[in-house]
Amino acid sequence: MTNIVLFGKPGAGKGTQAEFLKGKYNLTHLSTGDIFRFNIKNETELGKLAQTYINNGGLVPDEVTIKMLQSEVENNPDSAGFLFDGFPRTIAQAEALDAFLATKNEKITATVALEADDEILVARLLERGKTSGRADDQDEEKIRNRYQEYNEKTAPLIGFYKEQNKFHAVNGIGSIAEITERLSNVIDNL
Ligand SMILES: Nc1ncnc2c1ncn2[C@@H]1O[C@H](COP(=O)(O)OP(=O)(O)O)[C@@H](O)[C@H]1O
Repeated sequence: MTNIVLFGKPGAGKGTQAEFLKGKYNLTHLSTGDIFRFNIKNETELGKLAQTYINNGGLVPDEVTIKMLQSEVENNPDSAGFLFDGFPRTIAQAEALDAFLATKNEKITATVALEADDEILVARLLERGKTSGRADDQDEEKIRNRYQEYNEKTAPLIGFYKEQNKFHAVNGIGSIAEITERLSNVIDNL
């Protein structure tokens, strides 16, 4: 099984690239952001719980997110591998993911990060907010909050995966196709 974590700040292009990579490598794409948004739209219990955190640019509590992610993996027993997008976002999530995969004799193969400058990304998110309908993309203060959450809670994962020799970064600025190629070069050489 190949299990890839697609890593990057809000707006780095994870969802866009995941669309290409999942087909190319036959991976099951699990986007925690998409799953939360689906649940919010359908007004499920999970959606109601996650909504306030998401709309304010905060993170959904680990306990909720980890449980949800595990059930998504369990729901895909025949998968040839997973592409995790937006997960893990905290050290606790990363540790829970390792422990969970270990129970299946599986592990994370690699983490691939899309790198881009904060100011470029904030501008991208505000632009996306004009059409995405996402409340968390429309307000600069909420966007700044997401970067603060990233810096405090998610950035420490870089060290976590570097220690395991699993961290690979690519330049996230360029055309979509160029970036897919950079990511593919990393994945092909794993
Ligand atoms: N792993 C996670 N842990 C906690 N909250 C999450 C996680 N993944 C997504 N969320 C919530 O969903 C929001 C949107 O996620 P996503 O679409 O991945 O955002 P982005 O475009 O910022 O990368 C996050 O700001 C957060 O509130």
